[in-house]
Amino acid sequence: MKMGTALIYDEEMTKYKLLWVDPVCKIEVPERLIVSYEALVKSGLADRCVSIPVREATDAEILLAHSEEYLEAVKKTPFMHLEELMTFTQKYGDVYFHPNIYHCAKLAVGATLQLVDNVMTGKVRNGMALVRPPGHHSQSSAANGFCVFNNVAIAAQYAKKHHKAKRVLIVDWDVHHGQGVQYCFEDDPSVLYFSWHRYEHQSFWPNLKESDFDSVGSGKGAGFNVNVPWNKVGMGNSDYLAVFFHVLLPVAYEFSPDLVFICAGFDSAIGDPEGHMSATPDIFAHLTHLLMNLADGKVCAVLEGGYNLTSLAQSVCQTVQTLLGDPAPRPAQLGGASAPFPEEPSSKNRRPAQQGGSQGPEGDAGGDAQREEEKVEEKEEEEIVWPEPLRRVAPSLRSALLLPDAVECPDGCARFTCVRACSPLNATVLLRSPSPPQGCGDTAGVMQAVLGLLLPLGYQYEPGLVLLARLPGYQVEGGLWQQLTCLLQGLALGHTLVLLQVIGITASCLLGNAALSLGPLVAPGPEDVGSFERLRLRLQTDWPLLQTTGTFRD
Ligand SMILES: CC(O)(O)NCCCCNCCCN
Ligand SMILES: [Zn+2]
Repeated sequence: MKMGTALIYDEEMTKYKLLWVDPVCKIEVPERLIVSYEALVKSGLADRCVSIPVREATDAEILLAHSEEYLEAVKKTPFMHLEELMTFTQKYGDVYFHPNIYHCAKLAVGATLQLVDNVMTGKVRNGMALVRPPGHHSQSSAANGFCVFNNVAIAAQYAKKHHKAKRVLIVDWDVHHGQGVQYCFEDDPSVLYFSWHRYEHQSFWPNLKESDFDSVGSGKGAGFNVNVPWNKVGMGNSDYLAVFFHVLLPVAYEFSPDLVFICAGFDSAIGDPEGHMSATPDIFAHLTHLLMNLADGKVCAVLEGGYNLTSLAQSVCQTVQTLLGDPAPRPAQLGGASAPFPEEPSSKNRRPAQQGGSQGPEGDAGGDAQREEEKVEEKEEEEIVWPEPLRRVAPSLRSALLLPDAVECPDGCARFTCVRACSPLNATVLLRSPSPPQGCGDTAGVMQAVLGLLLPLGYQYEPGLVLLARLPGYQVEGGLWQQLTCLLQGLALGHTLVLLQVIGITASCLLGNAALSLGPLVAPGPEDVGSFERLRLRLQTDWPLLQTTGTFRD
């Protein structure tokens, strides 16, 4: 099984910055990359990664998602003096240019393509590209939202073209809607784009109607675009997990991608001046972990936003440490999902125009009113503090087995006589039992129960130990068993005790390898759906993380 996590970073991408006064763009600073990389070095995580050099993207690669005229225009910026750069910048929204930004934008794309090459050819299992300028807002012929070239959109097209990827999943956990990615794959069923984002009934930037949840893609791409707009700030860890369990993961498992990109923006973390959310940095360990059993573990995380240098650095470390396979930390502050899912398309109940301040036309919240509000928000900023994520110590021995003498020990595992002796991360007790009768609930039905019931319950319950028993009478087929064994290691700091009669495929998971992909899933049977829904409705009062919508009725 492939191991190894790539880290792709080059300090050249810190060598551009805002050269004039612009309150909107001043948060996008070189220090974002510096503090992230330094935190990875200081924590020892950088040394555990495979360091891959960046390269410049070629014109042909950039043209996978951009027009020739746009590329030709950007090519002129290195030779512009200040006034020309400012005039050129005025053509676009919420972005700035610099004589060196074209060079850095080519490196950001090139870094992402290097990551794709190494993951798709199996040199590493997964990885992270620490890049700037970010990419997910840039469009075919436009820079936007601090983005010049759309790193992830180009990389998805590249993976399809050069690595024969059939289905690519893009998970955008940045707090802004990556409209550039949505536009690029609007009618493309081979790329599934998922994004949550601060929306506040279209009053938050980029103020687009098409960022609402009723934009689902068009033509053959209908159903392959999933928007989850946050209509208020302060969303927390439970909200993020609930959306993963009840929206993203069922869709992702049904889609069964052969490559996963994360538009890893960390402005969705607590303390960020843009996001104003409450989720703590450790949540990104769980979000990453929950994606790592898709696509046989082929996950490419690419930095997008993140403007609070403290929470950014912590969130980057949480993400990389999980890509490395370390057990996820105990999930913090899990109440219930604080907001029922979006009620109606926001055009029906858009927030009334700002009270006081300039009464810009309804919905145009980019006016002074918003700047007024931002000043208030910034003032609050300093007061937000949160606990530093706990150190996540990976025990030297990951997996130990208690086996009958006659059974050989799979390589990579240690045979032990008593768990206490070596306190491994997880332990397996081999049961001798007749092989159980065949037949089991269909894969989709079991996965739905795992994602929609077992995992939310498990995260809420916060067990100290996970006991996995593969006992006679219910034969779970191999791929499903592996998914279960891998996914449940996100709980109890990874302490998993497995009682089973089949060792090989389980040992592979307990050693930290990704579960085999299940392949595209069909819809779960109606009887499974019915019994699952009745069980969930009954349990959700005691287990808030099971809540999906308040008054959902089929
Ligand atoms: C990569 C990214 O998604 O983080 N770019 C964010 C761009 C924000 C533009 N300004 C918003 C002004 C309203 N607060
Ligand atoms: Zn963002």
